[in-house]
Amino acid sequence: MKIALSGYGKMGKIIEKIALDRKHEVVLIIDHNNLDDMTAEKLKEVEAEVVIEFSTPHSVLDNIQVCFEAGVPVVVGTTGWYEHIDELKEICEDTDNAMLYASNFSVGVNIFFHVNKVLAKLMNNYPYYEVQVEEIHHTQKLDSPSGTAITIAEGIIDNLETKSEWKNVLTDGHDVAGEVVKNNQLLIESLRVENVPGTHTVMYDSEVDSIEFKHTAHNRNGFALGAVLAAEWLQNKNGFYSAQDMFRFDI
Ligand SMILES: NC(=O)C1=CN([C@@H]2O[C@H](COP(=O)(O)OP(=O)(O)OC[C@H]3O[C@@H](n4cnc5c(N)ncnc54)[C@H](O)[C@@H]3O)[C@@H](O)[C@H]2O)C=CC1
Ligand SMILES: O=C(O)C1=N[C@H](C(=O)O)C[C@H](O)C1
Repeated sequence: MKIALSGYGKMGKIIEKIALDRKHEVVLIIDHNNLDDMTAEKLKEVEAEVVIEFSTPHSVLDNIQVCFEAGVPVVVGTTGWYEHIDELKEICEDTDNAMLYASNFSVGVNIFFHVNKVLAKLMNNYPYYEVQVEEIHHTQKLDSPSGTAITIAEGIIDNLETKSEWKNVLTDGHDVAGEVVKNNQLLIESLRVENVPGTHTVMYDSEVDSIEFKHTAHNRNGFALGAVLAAEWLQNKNGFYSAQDMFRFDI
């Protein structure tokens, strides 16, 4: 496949390597030094068959728009724009465009997302456990909470009767016990620590014990491989998809 990369930072560079290993061609790389090349004309000129977008929360929406203008399917990993997701779903549904967004492309996290929902449903039977989400990422991260933490929180809110919205607190490790969190709110605590690729924990705590469900990324390779697999999967499809559409959860 002829792949264009939008964003050539920590993720873009690993995605390029994996794409080349899988015998794809990288026909265009957009980064801060050549932003003028992110046009529908340029995508057509290089005959891009898919764009893989890992840039910044600030630039992602404009870049997706360019992909739509060019009619090129787009795989989006950039986080921090979640409030616009319904608009993009509508655009995809009303047009022939194809887009796949995942807050996290790793297989392990997508298994985690699925089990998280099952666990939340089960915990309706045990209301004396209080639930909380914690995410830890490197200090360059621009958004909080992480996109992955939002997906986890939505999975809990959709399945646990006591929670109807989430509240984020970005801490430097200070105790969150003093934070005002309403009973219906699910607390997402965000911590920023040097060099952490991404760690997410769901905690159910009672007076007598705690249950912790945790995913730890050891590096960024799983995210990057998942994004390339998504680009392959998206070929010849129209509409809006998530990574959950790619994976199988039947047992
Ligand atoms: N969905 C997933 O599995 C994952 C998502 N992410 C997300 O991907 C995004 C990128 O992450 P990193 O590569 O770690 O960040 P990074 O900061 O290392 O790279 C971002 C790159 O985008 C470039 N950029 C700036 N403006 C741009 C524009 N207008 N168009 C294209 N590129 C532009 C920057 O120059 C930079 O090189 C973040 O939002 C992060 O949260 C990161 C890892 C996994
Ligand atoms: O910015 C990152 O690094 C990551 N971002 C994604 C997120 O916001 O969930 C995925 C992963 O955790 C790494």
